[in-house]
Amino acid sequence: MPVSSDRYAYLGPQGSFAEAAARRLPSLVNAELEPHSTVHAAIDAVRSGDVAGAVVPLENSVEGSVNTTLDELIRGEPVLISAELLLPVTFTLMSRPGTELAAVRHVITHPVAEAQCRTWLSKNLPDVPVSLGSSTSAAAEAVATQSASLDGTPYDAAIAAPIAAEHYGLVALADDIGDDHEAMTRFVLLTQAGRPPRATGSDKTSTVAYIRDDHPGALLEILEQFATRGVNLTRIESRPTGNGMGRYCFVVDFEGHVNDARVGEALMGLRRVCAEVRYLGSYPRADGVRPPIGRGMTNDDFRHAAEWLESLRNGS
Ligand SMILES: O=C(O)C(=O)Cc1ccccc1
Repeated sequence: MPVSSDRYAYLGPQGSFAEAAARRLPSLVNAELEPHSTVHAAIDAVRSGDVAGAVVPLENSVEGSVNTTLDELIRGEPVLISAELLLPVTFTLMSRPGTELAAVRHVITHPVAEAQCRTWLSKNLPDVPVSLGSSTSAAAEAVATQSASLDGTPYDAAIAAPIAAEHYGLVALADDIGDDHEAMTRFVLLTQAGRPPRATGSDKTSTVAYIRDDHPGALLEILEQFATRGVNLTRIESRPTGNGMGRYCFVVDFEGHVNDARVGEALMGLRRVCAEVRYLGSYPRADGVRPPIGRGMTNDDFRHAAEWLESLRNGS
């Protein structure tokens, strides 16, 4: 489907960390942003061409991958990672005006926030149930509207971004309650599958690799493709394929752009040894790091080697 708009989706409602990430992405400064209630809905709006892109959380420095997003990338209709952004995240416990901490009976938040506030929760609200919602701002909204949980008790506090309190007329009961005060979340901008943004010299590429016929050394074969071309991995993670017990694929992120010769060679090697490889995109690195390129691994080195081979074949 062709893209027919300059609107971008984010995991909403308003006041989510995803909205903060979208507002910080340089390529979205003049874009119209629209909230979607789930990661799936935001990404589907990209697939159908309703929006030009979607900003969703992918990875957290404490909790690891956001599996709902990762599984969309692995199993859903293909989309492309076009940009990434690292957002520092701080969590606030918030409630309706007049509610004291001692009166909190039911907390609601997003699973990533719950995982990062466990120490504070176990110390300060040890017996209080924590329900999980689709986003931190949806949790704040549920508290503001006095929504009831499945057991009928209303949610009376949410863990969300400080800005969510302003949006939903809530007040902070405790600030900065995360276990790690330096926690970061990696957000990605997803666009329709197609040509990746141009190489900048500080890029990353993401792929999903499926082993061909389970056998000893299958993972080593995958890793070799990168090692022998001097391509440094930034993340590798296994996820179930969704097709039977014990069947896993590998999500592999690495330094470089698909247009870099060493990355192209590594991708071709990967394609030869794997049953299937899904290309998830090449995009500028959020940390701006320009990694050194190993000896014999520059674009010129690969070009000279190809010219040399051609001369052997031509007998010139
Ligand atoms: O729920 C949100 O606001 C999100 O954007 C997802 C999330 C939740 C917790 C930490 C980082 C991102």
